[in-house]
Amino acid sequence: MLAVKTLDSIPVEVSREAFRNAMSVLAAAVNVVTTDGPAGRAGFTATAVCSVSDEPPSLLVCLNRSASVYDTFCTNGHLCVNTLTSDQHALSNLFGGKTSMAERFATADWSTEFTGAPLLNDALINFDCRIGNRVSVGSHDILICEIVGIRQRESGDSLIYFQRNYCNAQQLM
Ligand SMILES: NC(=O)c1ccc[n+]([C@@H]2O[C@H](COP(=O)([O-])OP(=O)(O)OC[C@H]3O[C@@H](n4cnc5c(N)ncnc54)[C@H](O)[C@@H]3O)[C@@H](O)[C@H]2O)c1
Ligand SMILES: Cc1cc2c(cc1C)N(C[C@H](O)[C@H](O)[C@H](O)COP(=O)(O)O)c1[nH]c(=O)[nH]c(=O)c1N2
Repeated sequence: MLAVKTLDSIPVEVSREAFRNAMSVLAAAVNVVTTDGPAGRAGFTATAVCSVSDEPPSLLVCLNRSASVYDTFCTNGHLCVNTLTSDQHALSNLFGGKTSMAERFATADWSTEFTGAPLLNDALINFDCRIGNRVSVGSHDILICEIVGIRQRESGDSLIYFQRNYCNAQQLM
């Protein structure tokens, strides 16, 4: 008789190091995710962003619950995903490091559209979103967001994070 191995019988042996090394080769666009509202202004760098559905237009953002910005995003209830251009790696480092919120926002120009979340004026794309559902998985919350406005530049190359370094999309081709 054929033995069927269920998932439950497979020992989980994936170390954090193996996981991160594997994830480091998934090339990803770099985004600065921002919010503003009753809980104040905040922003962080995120590569864990992806398309969910075109009806309703939605995307997801994975946010570590231990990030200093976590409560601010949950209370404000909306956010903007600002996808960076290939020359904006300094902004990625600012929003990804342990810098104050004032420092993070000081070096770029911002505007607002529908939700009040800050739109980065020089971004490749701005996705203005309402946060719908939040799903907790391990250390992160998956923020499932309904897109209420899109502003997109006509041209420009996107900043890519690959093997723990920045490059641009043209270099990958
Ligand atoms: N999804 C995330 O939360 C995420 C993604 C990228 C980088 N970072 C953070 O940025 C810093 C530098 O990262 P790095 O790429 O130079 O090296 P790294 O070895 O920490 O990460 C390698 C890859 O693993 C994934 N990753 C890292 N931390 C994660 C986490 N806590 N949860 C889920 N996936 C994670 C990402 O895809 C990342 O590119 C670290 O502090 C890292 O935690 C976090
Ligand atoms: C390239 C890159 C990509 C990501 C990150 C960092 C960097 C450099 N960080 C980490 C996140 O930006 C960082 O934890 C916060 O900005 C730190 O905030 P506090 O210091 O807690 O305010 C991050 N965090 C997260 O919750 N989800 C994500 O997708 C990513 N992606």
